[in-house]
Amino acid sequence: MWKFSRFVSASKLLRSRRFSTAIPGPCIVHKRGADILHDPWFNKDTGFPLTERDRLGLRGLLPPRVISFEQQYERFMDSFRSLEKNTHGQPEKVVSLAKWRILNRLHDRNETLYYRVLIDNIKEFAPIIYTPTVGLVCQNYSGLFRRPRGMYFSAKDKGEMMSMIYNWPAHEVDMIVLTDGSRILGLGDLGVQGIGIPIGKLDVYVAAAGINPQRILPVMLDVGTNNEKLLGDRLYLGLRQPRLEGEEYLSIVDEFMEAVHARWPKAIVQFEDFQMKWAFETLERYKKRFCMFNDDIQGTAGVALAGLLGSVRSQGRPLSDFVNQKIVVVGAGSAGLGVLKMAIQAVERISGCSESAAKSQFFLIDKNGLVTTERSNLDPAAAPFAKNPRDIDGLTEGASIIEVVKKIKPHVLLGLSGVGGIFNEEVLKAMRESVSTKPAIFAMSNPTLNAECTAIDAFNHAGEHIVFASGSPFENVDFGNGKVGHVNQANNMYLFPGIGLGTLLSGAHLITDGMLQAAAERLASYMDEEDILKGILYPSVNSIRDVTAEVGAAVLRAAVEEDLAEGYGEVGSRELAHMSKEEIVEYVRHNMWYPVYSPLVHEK
Ligand SMILES: NC(=O)c1ccc[n+]([C@@H]2O[C@H](COP(=O)([O-])OP(=O)(O)OC[C@H]3O[C@@H](n4cnc5c(N)ncnc54)[C@H](O)[C@@H]3O)[C@@H](O)[C@H]2O)c1
Ligand SMILES: O=C(O)C[C@H](O)C(=O)O
Ligand SMILES: [Mg+2]
Repeated sequence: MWKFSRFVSASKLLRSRRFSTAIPGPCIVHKRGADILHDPWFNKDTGFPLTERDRLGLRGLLPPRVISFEQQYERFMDSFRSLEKNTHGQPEKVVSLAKWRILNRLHDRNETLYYRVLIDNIKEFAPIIYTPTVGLVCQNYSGLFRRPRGMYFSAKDKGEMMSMIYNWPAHEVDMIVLTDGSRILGLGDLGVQGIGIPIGKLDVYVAAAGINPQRILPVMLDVGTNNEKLLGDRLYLGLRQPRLEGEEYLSIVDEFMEAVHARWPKAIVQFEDFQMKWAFETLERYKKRFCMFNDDIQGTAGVALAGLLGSVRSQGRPLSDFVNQKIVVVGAGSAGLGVLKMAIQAVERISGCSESAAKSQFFLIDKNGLVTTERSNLDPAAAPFAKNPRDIDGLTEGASIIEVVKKIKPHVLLGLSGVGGIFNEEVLKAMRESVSTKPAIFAMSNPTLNAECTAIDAFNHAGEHIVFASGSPFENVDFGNGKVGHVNQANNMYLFPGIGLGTLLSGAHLITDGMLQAAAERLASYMDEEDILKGILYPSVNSIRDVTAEVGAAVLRAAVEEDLAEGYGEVGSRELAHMSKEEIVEYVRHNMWYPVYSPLVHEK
């Protein structure tokens, strides 16, 4: 009896939410007049209806004509298209930064319109506000800086963070993306300029997961930089000191995490672009204390695993064949090691074999070549994946990529090295000898110039039959014979929004391996057989909201199964536990924020 009434109340809730997206509910503002026009959360520019202008003291502060949301949207897109025309033929860098600037100006002025154009044109705009242009923006941040966005905590703020966190104007925060700028994409240490990454990731959260932009917070933890060029740059905006190390460093991160937890105990913190040693150490330190995850280790692992499983299916083979795939991973950093760990666990689950048997098909290469147990000062993080020289068929410690590929003839060559072009012509040609009918090449490093190879080179040298994926977007490759080589984007953007949203709606206070695994499995099963056989392993970026709803639902379900779901808002743990699989997907979907102008109601 009780169960039934709970179930009904959950579906009622879903229905009421569906209505609420059709007629936007009012939005309470505590300001009036010009202050509203200068607040991008509430500003509607010329879109304020006359009655609202009266109510909010805006009459006379705007030209008299009221322009509809649709007209504003068209006007922006017209400006964007003319900018494209006017910059035609100019260097790519100039064009990309010009496009970023026009979008950024809109972001600073009117968030509702900004997120609507972003959602509707996500495939076109993601490469501007996210990877790869975001890398260029970070490199030029101090020169591009006009207005702050997010929060900046520096080593000089030690002892002050608990009070500083209250300087953030929003009462509620759901999602935080945090970086210390120490490994920005494949571009290295960019110090305070790395703030562009949390901003870009959170834009993807809003666009893909429908996290309310009033509840997001990008954060830069500035503990100095070891980038000599930045330290010598008079316009550099960060602390001009070498990076803190050891306990001094950790005490800053601890203080930040405690301050966040004190003000918003349920906020999720995504660690992003930390150099490897701190990426691993902070994950171990906080994963059982705070609701957090490391996207480069855990998000990337899930996306890569989905791609690896897809590459098995693309050969027309059953998933159980994953255990026989020979996989060479180039890059033993936070991303590469995260991928190896998750992929090996998947082999164990699929085949029921032991960990050491599961590892036998994986080969790890770093900047010193093939990683074996013979290496002197072997990195402890890479040690579990080091090969015993007896098991590598005559290969030796430090063997090069070409030596390994020629000897092993792998099914998959996966790069997370940050080094552009290391899958050179010789390496790619060697992949023609792969034992797979559809060899897979994953050039996952970002941004574009750091990709291990380009799409054109991969198809040209390794053959038209390969499966190709890259971290940054490339155009599909036209073979000129009526056929096209499909380019997949293997980027953690397919997972992190769903991990965040599913965790948020579950109300879990931790993010477990089970929740992350559920996310990866849902992404892996998203594509149908027909597409997979054509080499399409990941959905189009245009479907990112749908993918995120499915991934989010899988994460939420896993949290329920692990008894971690405490509920969110009016929906408690019991309602969640009694929702069907389909209802959970619906529930997640209908909790996604969508940009529309809500009536503003002033309250003192
Ligand atoms: N596509 C995605 O979703 C995604 C996700 C995370 C990271 N990445 C990208 O992966 C790259 C690496 O990230 P990370 O966090 O692991 O970095 P990291 O600095 O922790 O690790 C880099 C690794 O590459 C190795 N390496 C360097 N030069 C090499 C060479 N010449 N040959 C072979 N190995 C070499 C290093 O030894 C190190 O093990 C970056 O470009 C990052 O942008 C992509
Ligand atoms: O930011 C990205 O595009 C993916 C990933 O998090 C990276 O660090 O490269
Ligand atoms: Mg990253």
